[in-house]
Amino acid sequence: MSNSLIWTFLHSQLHQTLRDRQLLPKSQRLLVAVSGGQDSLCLLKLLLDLQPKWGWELGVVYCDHRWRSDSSANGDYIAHLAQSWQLPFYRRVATEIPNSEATARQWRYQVLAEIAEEHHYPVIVTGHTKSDRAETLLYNLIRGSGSDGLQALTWQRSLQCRDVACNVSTLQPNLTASIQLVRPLLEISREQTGQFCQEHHLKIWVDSTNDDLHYARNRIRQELLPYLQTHFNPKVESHLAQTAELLRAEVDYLDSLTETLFQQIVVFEKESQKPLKINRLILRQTHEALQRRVSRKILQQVLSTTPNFEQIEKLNALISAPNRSQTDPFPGGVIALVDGEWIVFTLRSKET
Ligand SMILES: Nc1ncnc2c1ncn2[C@@H]1O[C@H](COP(=O)(O)OP(=O)(O)OP(=O)(O)O)[C@@H](O)[C@H]1O
Repeated sequence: MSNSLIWTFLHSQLHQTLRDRQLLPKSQRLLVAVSGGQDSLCLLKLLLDLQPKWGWELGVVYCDHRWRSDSSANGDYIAHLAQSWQLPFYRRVATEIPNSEATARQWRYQVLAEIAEEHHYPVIVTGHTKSDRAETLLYNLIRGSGSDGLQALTWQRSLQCRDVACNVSTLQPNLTASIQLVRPLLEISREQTGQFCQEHHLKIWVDSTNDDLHYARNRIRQELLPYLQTHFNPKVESHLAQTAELLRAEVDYLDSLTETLFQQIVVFEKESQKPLKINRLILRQTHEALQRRVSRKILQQVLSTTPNFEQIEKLNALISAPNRSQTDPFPGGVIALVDGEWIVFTLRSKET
């Protein structure tokens, strides 16, 4: 397929977004994650067309989950596309077919990170759109997420261990430390990417699993959002995406306050570098929103896992509880107890 250039509104919009948000530095090596669907094909073509202005070195990666009988042909199609655009192409095929969406995602991010590391791409770019953002916000709202989940897909973030199955022994530690995941299409809707592919005669590889209404994601996309559009607000998708964007900035701000407070109140255990005790007098003077966030961060480090709402509330109750009050044990046997101005973490066995 030749790379004829028709400059469109989306080219200008993406160029402007990249400048305003400084998402993709000039001359960077970018690994573009392409599934063959309309969003990632649109992304790839846009980046290719903008490439002379920005001087990037682009590479294309496809992860074959082996979920569909045509997944290999799907990969061949992307390989062919990359070749005709003279771009390096990388493909990884799952040795075991993932048994759930979550496992497939985890495997995919692991593979993306490994290939990026191996071929020296500090940035992975994906085709998530404004529509994905609206759907993710709804999905997370229904599941009961706090504001962190409702910011729904941020413009960029580091690929963390939680994305890439840290327990997989083949994964080197620090593998993902410096790899950024960037989603530059968050202001562009799925309708626009579809139209773009049509205008540029880009053949879309249709993913038959997108029609499977067993998946909550697909029901939100195909049933809930159209219903909301028809019966509540035709612009619901844009409004939800805007809400996610507002929350992103607010979460960012709260995160920075949380970090400052965390550094002020936590005393660390020398050997493990885990929180040993926290100053509850300082904590008592802060807003409950910050108390919750800092408690969550502390528990995350103490328990080495993400704490749930009840566990955070249990710790927060100690902020103004009488001296010698304590929690019942958290998983792993750690308890928190009040000692004057401090809340101390200790193993239950030491106390009994
Ligand atoms: N099999 C794949 N190979 C390479 N990239 C992919 C693949 N599937 C998805 N992607 C990338 O991820 C983007 C989002 O895809 P999709 O919405 O299907 O994934 P998701 O699982 O809903 O998202 P997330 O991984 O963030 O949860 C695509 O635009 C593409 O850039």
